Amino acid sequence: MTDSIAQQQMLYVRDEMSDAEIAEQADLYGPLTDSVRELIELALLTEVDGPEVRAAQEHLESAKQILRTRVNPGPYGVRWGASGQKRAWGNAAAGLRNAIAPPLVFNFDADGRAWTDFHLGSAYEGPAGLTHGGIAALVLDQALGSAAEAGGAPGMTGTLNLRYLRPTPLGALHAEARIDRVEGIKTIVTGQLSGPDGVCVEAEGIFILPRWARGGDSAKVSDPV
Ligand SMILES: CCCCCCCCCCCCCCCC(=O)SCCNC(=O)CCNC(=O)[C@H](O)C(C)(C)COP(=O)(O)OP(=O)(O)OC[C@H]1O[C@@H](n2cnc3c(N)ncnc32)[C@H](O)[C@@H]1OP(=O)(O)O
Repeated sequence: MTDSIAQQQMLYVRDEMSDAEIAEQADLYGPLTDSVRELIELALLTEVDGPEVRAAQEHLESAKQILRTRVNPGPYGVRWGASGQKRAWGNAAAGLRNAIAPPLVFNFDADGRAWTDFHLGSAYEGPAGLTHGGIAALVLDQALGSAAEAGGAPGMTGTLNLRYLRPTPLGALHAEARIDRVEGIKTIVTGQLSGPDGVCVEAEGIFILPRWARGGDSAKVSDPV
């Protein structure tokens, strides 16, 4: 096993955090993340004048100084509490503590289906007024990967094929995915990203349980929620 794979495995952690402690942390950090997300949008769109910009920046410097007094060296990794509740809070698409995540909040069913209704603001713009194609890929990768996991056949994205059918607007969007079939360690998943006028992007992905998570070592890290 290479060092980088060993390091990656160490970021899948079982800790003994209770559901109540997890809820407390979510109540504490969730609103902080929401504020930072709103700040990203405001930094992009504000039209206040120089003195106000500089004053706001000074406040931000103070906030950063408070937060950096105790910092996890990162990345956040994936953690499971005592009851098996999963926290992928650093996830770039869905992480509760990640302000660059839209965030996506998924519904699941155990047959391997995942779906989410969410909102993309101005920070996700690609072509003028439209969602960036890479962000559409991010959303679909997460939706398809989540469906594979919900169906008990998780994996890393091996292949992701996308077909952009029509421009994806910003604003209210819907993504959904379902397992098409499972072939041993490979899970084939299909999905769609839709806006108010219908399907914008179709996706098909192959999700592969990596070598290190098969067999002996997998019991430590691979139980999906
Ligand atoms: C704890 C459990 C961890 C699992 C994780 C769970 C995550 C649950 C999160 C939920 C939601 C996340 C959703 C976002 C998910 C990402 O963003 S993942 C990040 C992006 N993906 C990556 O970085 C993957 C990088 N690539 C790799 O790590 C490795 O190449 C792979 C894909 C794991 C495969 O490597 P491997 O395990 O050594 O595969 P190998 O044994 O050589 O081949 C196995 C089979 O797969 C086929 N195959 C290999 N590579 C590919 C490929 N790229 N395309 C198609 N087929 C392939 C082989 O042909 C072979 O087929 P058969 O001969 O058996 O028919």
